[in-house]
Amino acid sequence: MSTTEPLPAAEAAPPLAGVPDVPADVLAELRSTWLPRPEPDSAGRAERHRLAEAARRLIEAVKLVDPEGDADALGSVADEVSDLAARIAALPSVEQRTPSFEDLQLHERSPFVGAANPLAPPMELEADGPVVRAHAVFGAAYEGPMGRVHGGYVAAAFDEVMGVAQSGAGALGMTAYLTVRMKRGTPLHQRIDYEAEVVRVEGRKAWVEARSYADGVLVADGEGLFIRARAV
Ligand SMILES: CCCCCCCC(=O)SCCNC(=O)CCNC(=O)[C@H](O)C(C)(C)COP(=O)(O)OP(=O)(O)OC[C@H]1O[C@@H](n2cnc3c(N)ncnc32)[C@H](O)[C@@H]1OP(=O)(O)O
Repeated sequence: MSTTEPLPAAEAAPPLAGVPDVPADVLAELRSTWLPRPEPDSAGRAERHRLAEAARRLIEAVKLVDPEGDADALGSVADEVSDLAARIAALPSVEQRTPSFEDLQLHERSPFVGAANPLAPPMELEADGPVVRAHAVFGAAYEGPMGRVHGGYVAAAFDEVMGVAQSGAGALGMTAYLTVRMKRGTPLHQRIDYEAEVVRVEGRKAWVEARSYADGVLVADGEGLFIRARAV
């Protein structure tokens, strides 16, 4: 399914109380920490992204390797990976300098969309007006019940997508609560589509609703409250 095609409608259309008509340039500015993900701004950052991608494959391979296989081979790769981790840790760390603007962006560091974060599937984001769409494929490392994504990751993915969608309130806040109804298991190893948008705004509070789909079938939906900081 292309993310440019509308997903099936929610069962009940929510009232859009107080939701402002946020200009496209304001939405784009608010979302710019997440998307679009730019080309790396240096050779070092490009290599860091390549390292993160290799680490994702490493995590998947470690999760799946058979303990009943060759114990000596496992011990040997455990030593090598341990040495490699020590080599990487000995390289200069971003925490040893003042972070650049680019270092701070969520498209760089987020555990869901961050190109430099090996924990990120990574999720891909698209935004079209107030509606935010996303998709991700969760590998074996995210498994809870057999063949399905762990519920904590199901909810965390909603937080990320809703976090971007709260831009539809014209400002960004922090998640105050998040409720996710898991209607079916979220399958591993296949594309999961998300959509989210603001449905209500009152002062500093914005309520966001979101849904996720596997192969066009609703697997979870939820709502969250985002509260922006008091003006100082
Ligand atoms: C770059 C942007 C990144 C955005 C990422 C968004 C996704 C995220 O993952 S954010 C990280 C996870 N969330 C957090 O860490 C948030 C932790 N909590 C906090 O920081 C604060 O409690 C915060 C900001 C949510 C609210 O604090 P504060 O502004 O002081 O709230 P406060 O003034 O007490 O209350 C304001 C209103 O919200 C209500 N409220 C506050 N917290 C909650 C809550 N958890 N649930 C329901 N209502 C709440 C209050 O009752 C009050 O309502 P009313 O105005 O009607 O009386």
